[in-house]
Amino acid sequence: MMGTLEQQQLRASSTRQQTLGQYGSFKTPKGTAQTSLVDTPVEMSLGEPSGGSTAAEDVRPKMNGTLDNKPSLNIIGFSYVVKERTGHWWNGACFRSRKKLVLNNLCMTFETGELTALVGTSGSGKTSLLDVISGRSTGVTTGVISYNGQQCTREMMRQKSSYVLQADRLLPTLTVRETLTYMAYLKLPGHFKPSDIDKKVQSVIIDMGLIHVAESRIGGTVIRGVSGGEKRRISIGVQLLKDPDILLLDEPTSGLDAFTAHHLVQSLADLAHKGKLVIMSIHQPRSDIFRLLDKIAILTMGQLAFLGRPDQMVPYFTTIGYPCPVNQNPCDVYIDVTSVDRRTKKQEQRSLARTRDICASFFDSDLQTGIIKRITLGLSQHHVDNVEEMDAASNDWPSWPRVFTCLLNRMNVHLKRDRSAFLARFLLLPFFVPFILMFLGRLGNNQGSIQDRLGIIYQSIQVAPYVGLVNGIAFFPVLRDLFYRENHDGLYSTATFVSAYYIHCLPFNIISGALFASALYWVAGMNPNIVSFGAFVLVSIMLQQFGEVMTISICGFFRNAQLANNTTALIFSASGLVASGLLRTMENMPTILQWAGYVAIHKYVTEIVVGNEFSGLQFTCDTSGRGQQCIKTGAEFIHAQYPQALEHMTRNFILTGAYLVATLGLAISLFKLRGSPVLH
Ligand SMILES: Nc1ncnc2c1ncn2[C@@H]1O[C@H](COP(=O)(O)OP(=O)(O)OP(=O)(O)O)[C@@H](O)[C@H]1O
Repeated sequence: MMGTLEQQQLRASSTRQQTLGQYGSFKTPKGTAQTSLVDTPVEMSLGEPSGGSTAAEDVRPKMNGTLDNKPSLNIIGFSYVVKERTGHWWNGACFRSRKKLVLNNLCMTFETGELTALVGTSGSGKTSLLDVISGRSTGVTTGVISYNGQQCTREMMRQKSSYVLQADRLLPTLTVRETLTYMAYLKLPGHFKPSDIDKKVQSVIIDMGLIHVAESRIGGTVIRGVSGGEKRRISIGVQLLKDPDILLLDEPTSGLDAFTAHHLVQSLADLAHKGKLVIMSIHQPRSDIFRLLDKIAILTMGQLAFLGRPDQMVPYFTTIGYPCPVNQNPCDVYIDVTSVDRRTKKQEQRSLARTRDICASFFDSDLQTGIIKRITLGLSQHHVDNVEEMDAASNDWPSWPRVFTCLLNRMNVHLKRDRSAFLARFLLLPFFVPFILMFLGRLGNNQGSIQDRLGIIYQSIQVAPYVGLVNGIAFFPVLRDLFYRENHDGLYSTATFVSAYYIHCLPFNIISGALFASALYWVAGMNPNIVSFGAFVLVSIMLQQFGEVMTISICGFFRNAQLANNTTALIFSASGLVASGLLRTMENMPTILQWAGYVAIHKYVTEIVVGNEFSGLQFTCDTSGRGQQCIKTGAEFIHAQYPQALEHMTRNFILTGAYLVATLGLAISLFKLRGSPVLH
């Protein structure tokens, strides 16, 4: 048996050497035998792919089942190394990392018209392979990935491929049709008219078998919507809108029952046979799914243990000494054979040695040689210079106004559908009015009312940004997650998303700020001057908008919503305490806090509100016998406490407006600074 295997390996090696000579040298897995994937040097040099090989003709009959002369995706000598943080953060994990070889010297080819499944145990590198193909890798890569003879770039893959992530990221409030329609507006070229978009959406709904749920809400954890399998179909449908040449799917069947999983994979096989290149990762395909596959790749420890047609699997593994027991699913058997058993040291060593041998055998096999010949042939046949086509394709995006309007509409519909959230947006701030009034009552004109007025002012300038914070934390994170995903797909920029959110929340903040200010102002009996009232309304609106935009800025920096919440609350409290001068006069504060007060919005809004509230008021003197100084007019109070409030009124309004613009800039900058995480 071994003699035969060795002869085969020798024959395969010499054939491959001839073919690979054109690309460079590969190191065999046997040569780099290792007990762990950590810190393994990647030894490889790549030359320019050149012309075809006559040997490739031998391969064609072996690879039948593929569509000849169709574009193929080739992975040549590809390795992927990531930095893995070690230890806990308190031990400096942020600064200490080690290299981890996630994909090791892969050489694979995928053909248009085929459905390929990547299988292997958990951690074998399936998702990482899809990540690098789609241009989402976060580590260092070596080797070449080419499509249709051209080396793949991020922009090219963005144009040519679509990636269905493991988790469905959909807005639960939208219907299936709305979800697909908004995505179509974001993805399809600007020349698509609304009627074209409707047609496209309808055809995807039909193709994905979603017609019976087209008008149903997607639903989430609280409100029940479409089923898990239907959600997966929607996610796939979203990616099919732009008619990608390559469709990548990470665990599309995870969490689905056997029947739904079978139907889903059947749909993917149909898509592939209609002329798409489909690659999916899957944990343990059942035998009915196994039969639907055109090709199967088994990965283990980032290396290739097998790549070929399903009917080649059993004969191949039998020749290397692993026959498939009768009545067993070959896929289950060979995934088990290529798994590393880490239960005990002995079992780990034994299984590691076995998997290394299997990978080395595949590297030396006729199958691998055939793949390399196929790649060589593909490169020579499809090496077309379609740069112009790519340039044209890169302009194939919708216009900015269309994207902006679509995002705005989607945010509004999402919010409107959630009745309690929608009402809360209008009423949360006005709800504070009864509580403030319960404590402070109706204002009079005696000396005590001066303190009460200051109390109302303090409450209003603190509560408005706080409600902005609460709204931001409630509505923003789900939209942010969607943004991270869509931004990675290149659908729109950070500035577009943040500006759309800014405009989306503005009308709500205008209405609820005006309701709050009007109710509080007239019921509490504040200064009955109409200009003062207008200024109070304006300040309440601006503060609520400031609070919400500041919150989303912090959410751009801290991905943890709880942390963002606490940080923003701290900023607002500190700003109100230090800069308003309502709890402690500025002169009595340490110099550093006095300076800090100048950068806080509360300094300027307090001056506006105090100036407006006290100007023109008369107070009665009823403090005789208590030794307090009597303040007879509002002007006297302003002069004593906020001497420049009236003089700086216009300047303070301009500065408050500038804060609103600056927070928008801050939000965009913090999002850009932090970048979008790669979601899975
Ligand atoms: N950015 C990264 N940082 C650290 N480790 C990583 C990174 N990317 C991948 N890995 C590691 O590489 C290995 C392969 O991960 P990958 O997610 O590709 O496996 P998988 O086969 O898709 O597993 P599963 O089936 O469980 O999803 C894992 O051990 C993983 O921890």
